[in-house]
Amino acid sequence: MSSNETPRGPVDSSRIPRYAGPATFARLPRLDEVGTADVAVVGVPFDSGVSYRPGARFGGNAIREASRLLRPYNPAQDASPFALAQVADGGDIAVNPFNINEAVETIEAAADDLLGTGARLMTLGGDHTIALPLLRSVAKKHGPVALLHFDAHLDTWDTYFGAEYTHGTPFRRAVEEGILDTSALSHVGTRGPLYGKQDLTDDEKMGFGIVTSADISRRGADEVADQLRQRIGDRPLYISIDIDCLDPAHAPGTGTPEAGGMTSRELLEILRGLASCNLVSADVVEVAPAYDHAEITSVAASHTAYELTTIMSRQIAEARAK
Ligand SMILES: N=C(N)NCCCC(=O)O
Ligand SMILES: [Zn+2]
Ligand SMILES: [Zn+2]
Repeated sequence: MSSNETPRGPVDSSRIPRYAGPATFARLPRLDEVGTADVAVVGVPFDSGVSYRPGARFGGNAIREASRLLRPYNPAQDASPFALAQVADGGDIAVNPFNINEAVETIEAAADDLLGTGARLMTLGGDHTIALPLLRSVAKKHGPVALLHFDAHLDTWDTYFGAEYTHGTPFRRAVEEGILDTSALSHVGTRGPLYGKQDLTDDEKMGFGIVTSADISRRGADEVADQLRQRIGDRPLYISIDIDCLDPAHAPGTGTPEAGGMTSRELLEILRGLASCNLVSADVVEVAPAYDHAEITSVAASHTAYELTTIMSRQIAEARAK
């Protein structure tokens, strides 16, 4: 059962300064303080699946720190997300950094527990490897899900150094496992050099459509969101956001940056255009604070997670009102 209690909401910033006290996401209560939540924000400090710069294991806490400045009313979606639903910070899923297979199992089991309480998940990564166990868990509950994947990269490659579970391979594994609804899969923000043209052929065969970062600048966020919304329809939707979908100017703090990306404004606008979709869970991954400057990346990631939690909270409130 989801929480039926009045949402606790964030600490009041007019009484306790934002920079005081421990950093939960948006200064929300901890999950153990409220019992159950409609939306559980959880960190997954795991980056043993990266192919280049490490450091995303520190991403979740950097996003929490940057989220101190979020305010309770979201004018872009005309909603107070933390009053509409109980949103709480479930802390981190503690995973083994030395054993990727074990880490993937631990994440899936922890996600099963949280989804089993009736909560939707807003996960803060971590590298992109973590999307696979999260999708497995979501698919157990909802069946194969539609996927919107915001990323510079395809992440549908096969293996790296023979390893199946890496941050470049989660979505190929997910397609192989039949946990994605292959009639509604899209990459958004794709760009940059590939290993070969075959990467695109393979990706298309798996069922993915691609909206490149250049498409977004040519067509605009609204048109792109309309097109994605039509493709998704009312299917259960999982949104996975690799922060490197943003241009390195908007997200320098990440492990595999690629020039020519979308702006943070475009990302937020596309998400707002998806507000009517049935968003069952989401992740924001690949924030590597050691390469960040002035919290540019973690602020962008915190606002991204804020839009996603707003979408979920509004849907929870609407479903309750019916
Ligand atoms: N998922 C992220 N961020 N990057 C994947 C890049 C894989 C590669 O090195 O080719
Ligand atoms: Zn990426
Ligand atoms: Zn990725």
